[in-house]
Amino acid sequence: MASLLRHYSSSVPKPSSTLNPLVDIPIPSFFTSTTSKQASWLYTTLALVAALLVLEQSVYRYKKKHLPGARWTIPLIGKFADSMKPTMEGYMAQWNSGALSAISVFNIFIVMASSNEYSRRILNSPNHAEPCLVHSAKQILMPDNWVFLNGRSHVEYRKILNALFTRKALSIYIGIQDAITRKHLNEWLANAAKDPSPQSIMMTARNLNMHASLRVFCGNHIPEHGAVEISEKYWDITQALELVNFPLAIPGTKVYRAIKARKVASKWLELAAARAKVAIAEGAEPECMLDEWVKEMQAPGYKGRKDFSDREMAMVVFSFLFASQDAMSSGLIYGFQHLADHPDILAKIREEQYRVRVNDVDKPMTLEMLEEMPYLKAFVKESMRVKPPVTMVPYKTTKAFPISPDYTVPVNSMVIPSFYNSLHDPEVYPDHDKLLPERWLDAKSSANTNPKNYLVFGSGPHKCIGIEYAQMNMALVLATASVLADWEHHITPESDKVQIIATLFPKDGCLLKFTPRPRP
Ligand code: HEM
Repeated sequence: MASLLRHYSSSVPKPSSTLNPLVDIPIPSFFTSTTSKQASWLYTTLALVAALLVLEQSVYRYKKKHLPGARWTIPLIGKFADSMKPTMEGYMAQWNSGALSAISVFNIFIVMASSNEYSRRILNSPNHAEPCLVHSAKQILMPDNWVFLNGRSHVEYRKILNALFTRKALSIYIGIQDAITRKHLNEWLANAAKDPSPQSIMMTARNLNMHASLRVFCGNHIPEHGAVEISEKYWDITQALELVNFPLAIPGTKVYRAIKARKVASKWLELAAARAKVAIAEGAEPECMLDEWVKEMQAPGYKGRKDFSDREMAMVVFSFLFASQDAMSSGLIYGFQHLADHPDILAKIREEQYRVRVNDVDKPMTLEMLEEMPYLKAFVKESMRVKPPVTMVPYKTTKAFPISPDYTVPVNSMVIPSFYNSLHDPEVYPDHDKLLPERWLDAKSSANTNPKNYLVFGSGPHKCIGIEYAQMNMALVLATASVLADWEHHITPESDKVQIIATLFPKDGCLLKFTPRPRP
C-alpha cells in the first residue's frame, strides 16, 4: 500500500507545455495545489475509509456477540461471493455451526436459525419479525403486492384468498390438472420414442407445472401463445431469486430481466381477470380460480371486499405463480427421482393406483379417489421431507428480537429460519436420510406425533396458502405417471448432489428415460 502511495505521489504531473497541449486549459486550483496539500487530502480520505472499515467490523462484532460465525466480515460485500453460488454443503456447515449463527452480506446482518425451536419462534413472532422474501422479490412482485402485507391487514387479505383453496375450488382444479398432466405425459412419451436417450426433466417438469398452474388459475382466459410466453419468460424470474442479488435493476442484471418477465406475465394475467369478470357476469359456471374468485364475491352471503381491480387480481395470481413454480417443480422432480431410485415404493404406489382406479388408467382423478390413496399421499409427504423444496425463508426483524435468553437479534437484521435440520431430526425421523413413506401411515409414529417438525410449508401467519393444492398436484402427476409410464433414472455422480436455484434440484437435472407402460 505504501509503495503504491509513493508511486502515486511521485507520478504527480510535472506538465510540459511542449508535450501536453492540455496545460493551457485553466485548471481549478483544487487540482493544481501543492504536493503536500494533495498528500493531506489523500491521507484524510484514507483515514476516513479506514475509520469506516473499522466501524463496519465493530458493528458486525457488536451485533454478532457470541454467536458462531466469521470473526471478521469481508469489507462491504461480506459473504456475497458465497451467496452467489450457494451450496448445500455451505448451508449445512452454517446450520451445524450452531442453533443460531451469524453472517453479513453487503452489510446486511443475518442470523441463521437451524433448530426447530428457533426457526418456529421466528415464523411465529409477527410482532418481532416479518417475511422479507429476497431483496429482489419486491422489485419483481411490485411493492404493493398483497404478499408484503403484515399484521392485521395481511390476516384480512388472506381470509379472502382462503376461499380460493376450499374443497369446492380444489374439485374444479383437479380436473384441469388431470387433463394437463396427461397431455404433457403423452408428449414426454412421444418425445422419448423419437429420442430414447435419458433426458433431464428440469424444464419439462417445470413446463408441466407452469401450464397446469396457469390453466388452474386463469382457465382459458389466457390464449395458448400467452401461456407459452409466460412460461418461457418465467425462467428469468427464477434466476433472480437468489438469497442475495446485485441490488440495482440495471440492464444486463438478473433482476432487470425478471422485471421485464413480470411485465409480460402481468399483461396476460390482467387480461384473464377482466375476462373472468365478463364470463361470470354472463352467467358462466366457474372453470378456474379467477372465475371462482369473481363468483365468490357475488354470492349473497359474501361479506368481504368486492372491488378487486384486474391489476390487483393479476398480482395475486402472480404471487401464487411466484410462490409455487419453483417449489412445485423441485418437489415434482425429486418425486420422479425418488420413485425411480426406489422401485419397491413405486410398486406400492402402482398397486394402490390400480386398486382405486379399478384398473381403469384413463379415469380422471377426483378428490374422492385421492382420499383413498394414503400410500401415495405418504410418499409425497416423505419425498418433500427428505428433499424439502424450500429450505429456508428470509424474515427481517421489525424491532429488537430477544430470540433466546442470551441473544437479541438487532432491529432491521435478516433472520432466516431454516427447515432442513427440523426435517432431518433423527429423534423425530429415525433413519432420517431414508425415504420411508410408511412413517406417515402409523398415527402413533414420531413423525405424526411431532407435526411441529414438518416445516416443508413453513409455520405461523405466513404458512403456505397453497398446501392442499400443491400436495394434490404432486400426488396427481406422480400417480398418473405411474400408471401411464415406466421411467429409468440415468444415475450420474451428480445425481445425489444438490444445486440450489431458489429451491433444491438434483445437480445433474435428473436424467430419465420414459417408456409407455402396458395397461393392466
Ligand atoms: C411443493 C410446493 C410448495 C412448497 C414447498 C411451498 C412452501 C412455502 C413456504 C415454506 C412458505 C413460507 C411460509 C412461512 O413463511 O412460514 C410459503 C409461502 C407461500 N406459499 Fe407456498 N409452497 C408450495 C406451493 C405453493 C402453491 C401451489 C401456492 C399457491 C397456489 C403457494 C403460495 C404461497 C403463498 C402465497 C405464500 C405466502 C403466504 C403468506 O405470506 O401469507 N405455495 N410456501
